[in-house]
Amino acid sequence: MLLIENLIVKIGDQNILNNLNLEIKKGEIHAIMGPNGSGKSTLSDTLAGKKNCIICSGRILFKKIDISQLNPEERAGNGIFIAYQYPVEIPGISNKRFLHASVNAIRKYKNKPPLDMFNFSEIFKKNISLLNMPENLIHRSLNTGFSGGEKKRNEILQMMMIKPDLCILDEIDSGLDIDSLREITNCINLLKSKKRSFIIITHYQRILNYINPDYVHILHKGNIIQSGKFDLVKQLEKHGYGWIKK
Ligand SMILES: Nc1ncnc2c1ncn2[C@@H]1O[C@H](COP(=O)(O)OP(=O)(O)OP(=O)(O)O)[C@@H](O)[C@H]1O
Repeated sequence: MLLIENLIVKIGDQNILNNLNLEIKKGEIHAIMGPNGSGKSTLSDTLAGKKNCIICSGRILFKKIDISQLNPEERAGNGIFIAYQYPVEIPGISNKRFLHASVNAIRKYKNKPPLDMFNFSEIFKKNISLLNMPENLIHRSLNTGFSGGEKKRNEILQMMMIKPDLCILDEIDSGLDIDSLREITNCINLLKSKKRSFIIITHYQRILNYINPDYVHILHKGNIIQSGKFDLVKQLEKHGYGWIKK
């Protein structure tokens, strides 16, 4: 599904990702952990196609196609979804209308007919109920004035509506209360499938207890310095990053 080879990415004049290699097969769930500033969000921004992440060398193959030159909309159309650490607020655009437009933009990219508001609303209602999302958030402007946890829930709602092939969740657990984390991870687990892959960026074991990743990677100074199974998370919780950086 995703193959990253020898990726070097710059922001400004500084190398942030340094010769990064990662392979994610269909249906796999990979967790990426690492100290603050190690490059985790830069990796998700690079996959999203953010302009300030300049690819100096290496390649990113998604479904065997090099996506390095594709713009963010084309990448989303191809099936990449990012739940951002800091979702943007857009005053004046209703949350529901924004989602309707996003879903139809992706359907258009896949040569599928648009969903009319009636059919969209049917799926929307089902997902809102699964997420236990308060009704008032749906009609408000996109993320505007939402609490941190509400924004995260809204990112998951988008993911449930779009049903992407590769879901990248950047610190989706930060700022969530205990019940919200359980509800959100239940919904993430409902989306697990043999055809869909996940990258879960996190600092904490708790979310991974619910999601149970297949692989765990540690990013340090823009490079994956260790990969393993769930045991690696337990070691990190116990000992921090000091032992691994040496
Ligand atoms: N726009 C920018 N201009 C300059 N440096 C940047 C910019 N964006 C990111 N960086 C730097 O890139 C490095 C990696 O940042 P990044 O946000 O990817 O780290 P992270 O691993 O996600 O950190 P955290 O765990 O704190 O969220 C940091 O040193 C950061 O200061």
